[in-house]
Amino acid sequence: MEAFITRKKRKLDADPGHHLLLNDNQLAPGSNEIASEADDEPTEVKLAILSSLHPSVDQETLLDILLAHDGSVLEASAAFKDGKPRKKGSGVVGSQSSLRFFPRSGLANPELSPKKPKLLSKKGKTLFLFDPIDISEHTPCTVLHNFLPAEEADSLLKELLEESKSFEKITFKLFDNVVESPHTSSFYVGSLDEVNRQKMEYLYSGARLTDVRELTPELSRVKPRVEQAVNREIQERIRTRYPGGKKLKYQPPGPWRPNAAFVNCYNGPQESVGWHSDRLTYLGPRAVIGSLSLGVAREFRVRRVLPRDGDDDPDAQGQISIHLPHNSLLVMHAEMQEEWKHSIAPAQAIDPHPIAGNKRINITYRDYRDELSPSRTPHCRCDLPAILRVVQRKKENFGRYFWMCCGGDSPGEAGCSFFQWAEFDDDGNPMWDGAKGKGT
Ligand SMILES: O=C(O)CCC(=O)C(=O)O
Ligand SMILES: [Fe+2]
Repeated sequence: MEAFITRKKRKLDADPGHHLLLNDNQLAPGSNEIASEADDEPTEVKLAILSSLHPSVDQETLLDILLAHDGSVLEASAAFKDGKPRKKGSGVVGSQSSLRFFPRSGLANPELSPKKPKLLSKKGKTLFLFDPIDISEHTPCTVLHNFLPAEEADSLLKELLEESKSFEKITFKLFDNVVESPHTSSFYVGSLDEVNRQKMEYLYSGARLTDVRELTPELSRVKPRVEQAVNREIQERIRTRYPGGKKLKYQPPGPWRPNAAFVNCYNGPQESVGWHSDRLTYLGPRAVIGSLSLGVAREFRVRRVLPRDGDDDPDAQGQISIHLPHNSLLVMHAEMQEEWKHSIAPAQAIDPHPIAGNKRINITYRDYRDELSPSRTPHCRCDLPAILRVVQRKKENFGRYFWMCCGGDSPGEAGCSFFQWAEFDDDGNPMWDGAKGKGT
């Protein structure tokens, strides 16, 4: 338990789905360890770190060099020291023929285990996947192309392009600077009551959301289609890929019911979202997310989280890029948030979309669980609702869930040292222990 308290990280944004985590000691300049730890961080944090190490180099060059070294701060920084930073060439979108004829890799093995999985791609290499069969074989995702009837996809896109005119970038404090999230977003829920509850009760990275809206007519119209497809894909995944054809431990057995949607807008090739897993606090363990992409095609990257200690080699990680064209539905399955990280990589070039121009709209439909609403979950000593996390890096207690204070998430706040193991039954229902949880 102590390990988590002393390794507590400072979170830097108020972006609901995302983690911008930085160790408190991360900016001591000149240390390779700092740079290599930073390889887990979102692009904007990596840039801030590189910038602090190489203050005379402009941001655009830093980004270019970072991309050329596949996001490794350590390698990018070392290249500066060597005086040979590699610039990325044109043609950032890779190509990959079908993997179907390659042997199975075991990448999508959903059993939560600290064992080092076999990976298809090595660090520094990205495997580009386009084929839905390859994607479900090698990642914890399923992709359905041409998901909606074409006119429905276009009307949803048009509606959300209009909405996105008033989306804002989330700002967060990075040391003494105010940094902006690298895309704009808004959050949609089912009713005005829900809007108010979200604004008053729910905390994201220790902060309240100010921009919460009611689901628009098109978002509501599409929701049952997404619900039906995601539930079908969950069952298919269980039947064909999970051990014994059974749902995972902690995965809820009932149907997935989306009741909220985050909408992101990426305006131009440089807008992105850094590596993160989505917070489980309100979704619970083994959460499934339905993610619909519209407009410009972009790369959705996934990377398995490997335990760090022991003799594991963190450099063994590879990343996989999933091509997400207009009107594709990506299902992030139950093994995704605990065991993998995902990002939207900045692109060097994009193909403009006839309706959206340079913009990509992404909607993540989510199932917010009543039993995990902030009035029912443990509160820390600061009297704030605690956040739910899972042990991802340590072999000891690997895969265990815990509640901790969100105070350290807010810039300038230290937070308290609250820590409590989170207990769930096999179906993912919280098991409150006496007064610790409020849902008994
Ligand atoms: O834009 C995407 O496809 C992913 C967005 C995402 O990861 C999030 O909102 O948490
Ligand atoms: Fe996400």
